[in-house]
Amino acid sequence: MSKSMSNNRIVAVVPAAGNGSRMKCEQPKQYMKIGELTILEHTLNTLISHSKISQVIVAISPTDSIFYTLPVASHPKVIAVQGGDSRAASVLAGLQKLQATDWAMVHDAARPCLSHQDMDKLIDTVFDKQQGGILAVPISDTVKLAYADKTKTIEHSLDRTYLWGAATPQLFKAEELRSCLQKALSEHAIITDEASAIEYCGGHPLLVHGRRDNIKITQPEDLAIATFYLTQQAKNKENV
Ligand SMILES: Nc1ccn([C@@H]2O[C@H](COP(=O)(O)OP(=O)(O)OP(=O)(O)O)[C@@H](O)[C@H]2O)c(=O)n1
Ligand SMILES: C[C@](O)(CO)[C@H](O)COP(=O)(O)O
Repeated sequence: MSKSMSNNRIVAVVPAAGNGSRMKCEQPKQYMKIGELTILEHTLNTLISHSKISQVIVAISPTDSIFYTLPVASHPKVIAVQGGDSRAASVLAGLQKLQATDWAMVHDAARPCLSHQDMDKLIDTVFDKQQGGILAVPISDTVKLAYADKTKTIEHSLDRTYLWGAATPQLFKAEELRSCLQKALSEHAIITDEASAIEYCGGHPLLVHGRRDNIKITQPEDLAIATFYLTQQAKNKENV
């Protein structure tokens, strides 16, 4: 199919059904506040306000009592679905709402510092090459491989030249992603991001160099860093 004939409708899928156990707080971490808004609202607002995103599908937990109290839940672009018992299952639940020819842009609820600049870079690269891809950052630390015996000793250091840390969004043809996720889950493969599912089926997604401020809020100390980045981003927007 020529590029002009292909469907370029992009739907965002946001897994937001986790417990945030590593954050060690009372409510799921996506409902912790940064300023006036919850982490999930920061994330959804960035996706909703991007002109190329036609819909945002949010996978929420069956026990979630907060989502529908948020103003963003009634935004015309937003649809909620019931998430699953793993991130991959939640993404798969969201993908059921997409048309086969859509592009699915999967983005963690827990990454509220995403910028339109990074979204544009991912979309432009993937559409230009007509090949799925992910935002990622080259690893900057020295990387050690530990022995598998839990003694916490180093076997050797890895050459980091070709090592990248995967981030989100990750952008794939909806049907390809759906079938790879389904296969990987049914065969109990370890799938921690969408690219892993595509790789499991033999694909080689593109790596798109993203910004380092697009962090995933995972541990308690990440909240202060995300607060700083969001404050800086708001100041930069004011100065434009
Ligand atoms: N069953 C699950 C598990 C996770 N997620 C989502 O996947 C994203 C990335 O996962 P992670 O940061 O690991 O979140 P949690 O699973 O909530 O955290 P933890 O592993 O610390 O419990 C989060 O936005 C989370 O809400 C999901 O939709 N469904
Ligand atoms: C998808 C992801 O954010 C890429 O870094 C990550 O794999 C999610 O990891 P987790 O195992 O759900 O914390």
